[in-house]
Amino acid sequence: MNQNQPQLPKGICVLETQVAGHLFTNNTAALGMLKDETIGCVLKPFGKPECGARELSFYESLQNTHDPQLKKLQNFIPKFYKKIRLEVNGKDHTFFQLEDLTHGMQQPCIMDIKVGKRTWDPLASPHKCKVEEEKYARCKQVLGICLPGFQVYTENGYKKFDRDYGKKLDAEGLGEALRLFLNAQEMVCESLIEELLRQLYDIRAWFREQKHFHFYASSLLIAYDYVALQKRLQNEKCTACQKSKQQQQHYIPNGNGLHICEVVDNLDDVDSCYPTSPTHKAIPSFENESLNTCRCLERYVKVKMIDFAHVFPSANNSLDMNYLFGLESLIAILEAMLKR
Ligand SMILES: Nc1ncnc2c1ncn2[C@@H]1O[C@H](COP(=O)(O)OP(=O)(O)OP(=O)(O)O)[C@@H](O)[C@H]1O
Ligand SMILES: O=P(O)(O)O[C@@H]1[C@H](O)[C@H](O)[C@@H](OP(=O)(O)O)[C@H](OP(=O)(O)O)[C@H]1O
Repeated sequence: MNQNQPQLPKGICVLETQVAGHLFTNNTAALGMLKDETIGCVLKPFGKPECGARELSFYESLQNTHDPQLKKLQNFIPKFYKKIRLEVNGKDHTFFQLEDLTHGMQQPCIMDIKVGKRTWDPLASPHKCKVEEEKYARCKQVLGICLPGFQVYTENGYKKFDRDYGKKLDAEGLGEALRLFLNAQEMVCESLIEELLRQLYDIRAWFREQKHFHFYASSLLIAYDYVALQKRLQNEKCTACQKSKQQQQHYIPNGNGLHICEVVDNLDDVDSCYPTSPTHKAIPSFENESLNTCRCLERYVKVKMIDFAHVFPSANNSLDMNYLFGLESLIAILEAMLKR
């Protein structure tokens, strides 16, 4: 048996698109992420008992909630279906069955961004605090985010970068990694970045209000489909966007000769869009105005929060400033890309 290819039940395979986190290794006791091909979901091992229990309690606390703020959070995380037992390498293990955030993507570009300067929880030992503080320090201490891994498809093919790459990055290096990940080294794909920002603004708005939880060592998973994006950008007509009675859509060339779909409230606005609204100028109003980008982008551009093994109730009813700081940095880097 190849030790990295564990013995798995029929229909279950290793999640080849896993970019970070615990992996299957030569040690048969180590478990990584799996995929259930029959129903298109991913399976996350429970991990250390206390981590699994916390993550389960987090997901369960959201499942039956009537709290409007917690209901909102459901939009920012993968769907949790149930916990299941699976036999791996001849032993029974517990897994979370979760929505596959890359489902339907032909060439998924995936980045795991760990959020927060502080990546240890209130119960961490002094040793764990020290180890965590020293990891990814040049990047994490400045930006409050770090990069445990990503994969990207480019015109030159597929590339994967692991935690060892991420640990060498400083703040500037993280910006370069993001540009590589977004295929934005020469030409910035504005509609992709705008859609990421739109989703990040929603998450930020939630964090600016919520005092339920503090998220330690949690990540933002960014995923987009390289194939769909190429098609989308080359296609002058976005067939997924149908004209509605209230709103009319127009395809407006952006600075790259690509086309993005903008939604405007009435046809009279279109002329004024041409000379005065290159897409990046629309950015500052994203949060407050209803719909600047085409909603169909959501299907192949996703930003979701993952990894809740170290989520704790907010001890003193305070905002999660640790998470917010990292989130603001990520948003600032993406906004700066549009202004270049
Ligand atoms: N819902 C999901 N859909 C698709 N891929 C996912 C999903 N959840 C996790 N992944 C993949 O698995 C990786 C690890 O996920 P996660 O961070 O939850 O695991 P972990 O082992 O707890 O990580 P860590 O070692 O940072 O604690 C992610 O980087 C991503 O590649
Ligand atoms: O960034 P890296 O180098 O991948 O480091 C891992 C990362 O901090 C994980 O969050 C952590 O798992 P926990 O969240 O479960 O603590 C794991 O600890 P572990 O090796 O003790 O599992 C670390 O090794």
